[in-house]
Amino acid sequence: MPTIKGPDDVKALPAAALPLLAQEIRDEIIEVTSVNGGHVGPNLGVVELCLGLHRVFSTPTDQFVFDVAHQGYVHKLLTGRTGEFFRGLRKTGGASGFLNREESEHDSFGAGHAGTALSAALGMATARDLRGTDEHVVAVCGDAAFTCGVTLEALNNVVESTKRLVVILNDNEWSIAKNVGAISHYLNRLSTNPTYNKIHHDLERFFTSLPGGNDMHRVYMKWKRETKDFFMESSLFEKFGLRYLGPVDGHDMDELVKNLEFARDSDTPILLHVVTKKGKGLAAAIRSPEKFHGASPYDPKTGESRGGKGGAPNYQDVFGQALTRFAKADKKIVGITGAMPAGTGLTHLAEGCPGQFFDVGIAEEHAVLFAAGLATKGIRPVCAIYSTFLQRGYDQIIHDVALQNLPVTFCMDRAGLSANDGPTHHGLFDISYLRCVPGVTVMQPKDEDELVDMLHTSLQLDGPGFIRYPRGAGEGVTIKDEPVALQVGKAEVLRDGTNLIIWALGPMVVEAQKLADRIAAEEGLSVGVVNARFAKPLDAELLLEQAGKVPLIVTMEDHVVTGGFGSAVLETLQDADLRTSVERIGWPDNFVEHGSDVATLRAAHGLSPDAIHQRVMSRWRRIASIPVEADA
Ligand SMILES: Cc1ncc(C[n+]2csc(CCOP(=O)(O)OP(=O)(O)O)c2C)c(N)n1
Ligand SMILES: CC(=O)[C@@H](O)[C@H](O)COP(=O)(O)O
Ligand SMILES: [Mg+2]
Repeated sequence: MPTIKGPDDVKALPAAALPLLAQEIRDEIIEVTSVNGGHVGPNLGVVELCLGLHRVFSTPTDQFVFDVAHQGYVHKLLTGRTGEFFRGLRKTGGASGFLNREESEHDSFGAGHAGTALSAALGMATARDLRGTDEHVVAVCGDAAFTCGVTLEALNNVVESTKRLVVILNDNEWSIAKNVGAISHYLNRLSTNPTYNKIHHDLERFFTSLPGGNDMHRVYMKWKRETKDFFMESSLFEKFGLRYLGPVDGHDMDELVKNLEFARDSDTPILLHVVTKKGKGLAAAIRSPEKFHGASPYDPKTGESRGGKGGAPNYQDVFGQALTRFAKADKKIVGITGAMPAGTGLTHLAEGCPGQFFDVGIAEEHAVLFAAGLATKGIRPVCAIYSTFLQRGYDQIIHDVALQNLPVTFCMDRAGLSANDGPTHHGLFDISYLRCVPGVTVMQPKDEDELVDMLHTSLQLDGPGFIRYPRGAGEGVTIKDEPVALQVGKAEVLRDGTNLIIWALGPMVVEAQKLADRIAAEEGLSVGVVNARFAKPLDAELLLEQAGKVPLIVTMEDHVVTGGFGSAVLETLQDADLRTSVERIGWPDNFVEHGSDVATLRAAHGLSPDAIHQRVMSRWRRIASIPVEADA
């Protein structure tokens, strides 16, 4: 990797040196992601684009806003984040996998969720206009970002908010899977219609080359606006009032720089349509864009994943296979994803029951509403949306699903930590944001067999059901041939105890049993363990019965403690005037950074097995020293 200290070095390079730099950047990205994993395909596709951006614009004065920002590695390398920091990509202490305002002054806006760039960039451009400064603001949006409603909301607002905004449409025809929907088909037509672009482009350049430069350009644009329908259909973006430029080959440095300079100097909002190849420079990534969108560590020569095969099945696959089995038996069952068929496991349904599979694009709000509409007609929709991305559909959950008590099942994968992706992707808030919604059922299985039971149970509910489960492998238990319908609101007593009882949710049940064993062995205490199963409705009857017999209840959840499962326990005891002490084990009230793995992050936040043991015993000693008040 050449010694690029910052964007000025990029500008100082002769144009002839750029192809070599592009290759060195690709080599570095491949080397680091082959070991750390990461968004290798998206980043290999934007090497020339980012070089062009840094040749034409000057961050941090000029500002780039990347949509999702998963394709920000090149920008990081060109803004001084190289060496060990970059080689620690997505690991504890290393560079984040997304842009982050705290990581660099060249990162003007953080992201991780799709569809935010255009709105944020428009806000920044408008702020510039209000303050009377003249820096450039550039939004870099992928083609799938335009399947996001919020992007279209921003597009609608551009021309009424600012005179100067550069929008780069990085069109590689891919979301994580193949991009979907009418906009995707439209962009495909647009990027493959050379005639429109050639005539339009040449005429515009001809007028602009005449004496009087920009004035002549305005003449051309006025003429074009008045005659546009006669000569050529204006693009969707021009209908929204932006100038449209392109499509441009996103790997041709000269072409890119010329068009970026043209866009930079435009005195009206302009969209530059850039066509790129996702994964360019890595044969395996070009062959398998979906797999290399967000890759686990891999052999760059073969593309084979480095991670060992075998072990317990991933929750996403257990879910996908079970749903497919249920859907084959009941045609009313359908699965819905927001552009993440593989990550949610819905590829199993797409293959097994294609007519019952829907990928609505990066449009979680629509996915939830779409499911609500389906449910009013007797369909049993299952929305498979990561916990963090379901935050996008929160109003639809309350206003459209719960208020009408519609039987929609939500399968929230990545509930808990997405260690390498970090705070934008950790699923740590769903119990809090759902518990306050009347009439919903919120549950978490202790293992993959119980996940199937919960999916089966939710599909029998008369109202909304939410099932949360973590990223990655289950516990390696046997999955029953036939699922059982669980009694809603009923917990499972795994072991009795007379000194303290641990109520655990999901994968914390295994941790709870280990903790109980350790306390029994080291402290001689009698520790019970309950698999809570339901965060709502809580098994209040069992809880109150147990709390009346022991001085301490410990709750364990892979979720923030604020408003989480432990809070539900506290509220239940308080409402019954019970003074049983509660120690709530869960994530503290702050955002959790990205890290190498779950155990490292848990240790960094006081959630290692030792730390939990100490916390519980400290509470036990405090309450055990309190003289038991004689009953009043
Ligand atoms: C709200 C939201 N939903 C889903 C995702 C998962 N996701 C991350 S990147 C991506 C596809 C982005 O496609 P595009 O914008 O075309 O960029 P590309 O990866 O092709 O460069 C998706 C669906 C997300 N980050 N945010
Ligand atoms: C950028 C983005 O949001 C997705 O690519 C996400 O990183 C996928 O996460 P998983 O790897 O957990 O499916
Ligand atoms: Mg794309």
